[in-house]
Formats: sequence, C-alpha cells, structure tokens
Amino acid sequence: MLFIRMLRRVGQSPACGCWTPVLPVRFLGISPRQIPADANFHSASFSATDHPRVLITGGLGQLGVGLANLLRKRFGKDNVILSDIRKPPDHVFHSGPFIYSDILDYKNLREIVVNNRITWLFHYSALLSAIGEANVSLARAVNITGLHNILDVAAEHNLRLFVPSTIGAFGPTSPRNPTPDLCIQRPRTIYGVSKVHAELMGEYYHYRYGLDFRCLRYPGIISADSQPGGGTTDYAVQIFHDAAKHGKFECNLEARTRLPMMYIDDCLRATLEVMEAPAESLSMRTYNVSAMSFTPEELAQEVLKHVPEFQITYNVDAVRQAIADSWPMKFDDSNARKDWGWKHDFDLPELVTTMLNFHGSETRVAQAN
Ligand SMILES: NC(=O)c1ccc[n+]([C@@H]2O[C@H](COP(=O)([O-])OP(=O)(O)OC[C@H]3O[C@@H](n4cnc5c(N)ncnc54)[C@H](O)[C@@H]3O)[C@@H](O)[C@H]2O)c1
Ligand SMILES: C[C@@H](O)[C@H](N)C(=O)O
Repeated sequence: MLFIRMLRRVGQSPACGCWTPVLPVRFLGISPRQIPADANFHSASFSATDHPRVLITGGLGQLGVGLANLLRKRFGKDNVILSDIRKPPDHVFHSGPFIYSDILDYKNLREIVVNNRITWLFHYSALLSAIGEANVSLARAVNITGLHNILDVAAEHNLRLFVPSTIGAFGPTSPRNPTPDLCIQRPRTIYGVSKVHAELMGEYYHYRYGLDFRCLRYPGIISADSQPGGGTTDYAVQIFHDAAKHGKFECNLEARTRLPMMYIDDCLRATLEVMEAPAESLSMRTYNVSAMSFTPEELAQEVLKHVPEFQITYNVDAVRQAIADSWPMKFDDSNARKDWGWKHDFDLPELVTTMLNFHGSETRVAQAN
C-alpha cells in the first residue's frame, strides 16, 4: 500500500510533461543487482560544498585525459581517478591517480567505487564506430554488457553518472539536417545501436531507480594532443597533423560529406556543465550538443589559408563513407542551449587556427605565418 501511495504522489514534470524520477532504489526493495536495500551503506553523500569524488572509465582514449585535467582543476587532483585497461604513459601516470579498471568486471568496478568513495562516474569506455564494425562481438560486450555493469554500480551506490552518446545514435531514417533531440533513431552500426541502448537504459534507470543519469550526444570531437580511437570522424583530426607535417592529406571520406564536429575544449566543458546543472533545469536526460558542421572540402579550404601549398586527395573507405552518409549533417541542440545554457566557443576558423598552432609551431605552418 505504501508503495502504491508513493507512486501516486509522483507528479508530472511541468517542463517536459514526462515523469519525474519515480522512486529511489530503497523504496523498490531491491536494486538492479538484487542487493538488499539496506546494503546501500557504501554510498558517499556529498553536499554542494563538497567536491565530488570522480571516476573516469576508458580514460586513456581521445577524450579521457583532457577530461581528467579539466576536472582536476575544478575538484582537486586527488579527487579525480582515471582508469583504463591499458598501461598509461609516464606523463599521465604522474599527473594524478590512475588505476586499472575493466568495465566487464563488475566486482572490480564495485571495489573501486567503494574503496575510493566515488560519487560521480564518467563512463568513457567504448569501441567507436569504425572499429566496432570490425569487431562486433567485442563492441557488443564493451558497449552493452559493460554499460549494464556501469548502470548497476551507479544505481547501487547513488552515483551521478555521465555516459556520452553520439551523432552515431541516429541513422538513415532520422532527419539529417538538422537532427533534433527526439526523432527516429535506427542506426546501422553496432556502435550506434549500443549508444541508443545506453540512452534508453540510462533514462529507464533514472525513472525506475532514481539514478542521476546525464547524457550528451557528442559530434565528432577534434583534439590536438590525443589520437582518435577508430571512428568515422577521425579524418578531421588527422588532417591537421598531416597538413602541418607533410603539407598534404589523403581523406577517407568524400569531399562533400557534411558532419557535425566540435573542438575538444567545448566538448569537455559541455560535459562538466551538464553534470553541474541543477537537476530541475534538465527537462531531458539526453541532449544533442553542437558547435559546427563542415565537409572535408570546406575544412581543406580553411587549412589552405594557413598552409598555402596544402593539398587534399580522396581515397574513400567504403565502410566509413556508408556510416557517415547515415549520420546527421547538422545537429539541433536548442534544448541544451535553452535548459542549461550551452554555448560553444569554437567555430571552424578558431578550430583550424588552434589546431594548426598546436601542430605547426616548428613546421611549415610557422614558416607560412
Ligand atoms: N571521440 C569522439 O569523437 C566521440 C564522439 C562521440 C562520442 N564519443 C564517446 O566518448 C567516449 C570517449 O571517446 P574516446 O574518443 O575517448 O574513445 P577511445 O576509443 O579513444 O577510448 C576508449 C577507451 O576505452 C577503453 N576500453 C576498451 N575496453 C575497455 C574495457 N573493457 N574496460 C575499460 N576500458 C576499456 C580503451 O582502452 C580506450 O582507452 C566514448 O564513449 C565515445 O563513444 C566520442
Ligand atoms: C562521432 C563519434 O561517435 C566517433 N568519433 C566516431 O566517429 O565513431
């Protein structure tokens, strides 16, 4: 009876007309892993004045080290733990706490969360779009089974959980220009399918167990000092390296392939901002975020302004091209802008200047400027 009365008391959110978080795990009697409700004594509570204790999974990829740097500046070095299944390079190992964590090992995850009194979890482990197509069973395990472990450990220990999604969560039947937050999502890659699954499972855990799940759909992310991990948008990172070093670049997508992109600083700031946003400002739990959209041809034109002899040629990779042709060309992120004040800093000209300054200080870019 108590349970039914509490369900009745839960109202509809005026902002979105959707259900507000239903009930905390303890009212449901059992958590997702069948842990007795009163066994939830490990969860560390923190008030707004305390710093969160952060764990980043898959932290040695393109985005994780930059995220750790940003969060350590904000919350203190020792409050942010980077983890992965790979061996960290020296500079990462010495820059702050690093531990081994395999997201397929649930007990290992739970031990890390408990021993380190983790309160916020950024879940970055994944196999990206192109590499996922080359190894579907591993992508399925890491991106789906691994996500289940993350959701369960987060729900059991009352963590605030960030899981990134992607433009790859849409497919050929989605509106592509622009792509809104809510529309048909029928991706044709294992990566995209696993990310739609993550969005839906995270939202389900939010409504069912009160999990504080937050998710942004990132565009292709462009970074200077970290390498992409096997995606369809990787060309937009490699082009800067090759332009600065060799003055030429062979592109694996067609010249007119338009995709949403974002500079890494904007991406990481968006991630921190949505995690810090007051819960009542979030009318949704999964948001598109956007900065710019361009084609390889347009990117090459901008590079030419800095590297006058730059040449681009095309040798199209059929798998990547098919993926790109099914993805959004432009993202509609008006809900993120409206709800929690998202605003990007980098458009195409600033992106190109920043990337070439990084790569080109001692090469042909420096000579041209
Ligand atoms: N980089 C982008 O352009 C982009 C765009 C959209 C979304 N995202 C998402 O952001 C997140 C981070 O992306 P990224 O580019 O840094 O990815 P990445 O491929 O560069 O890194 C992923 C990391 O996951 C780790 N990993 C693999 N299996 C693991 C396991 N079993 N346990 C723990 N770690 C494991 C890998 O070792 C790797 O370091 C991913 O979830 C990705 O889907 C990235
Ligand atoms: C877009 C994103 O999810 C990733 N960079 C990929 O291309 O797979």
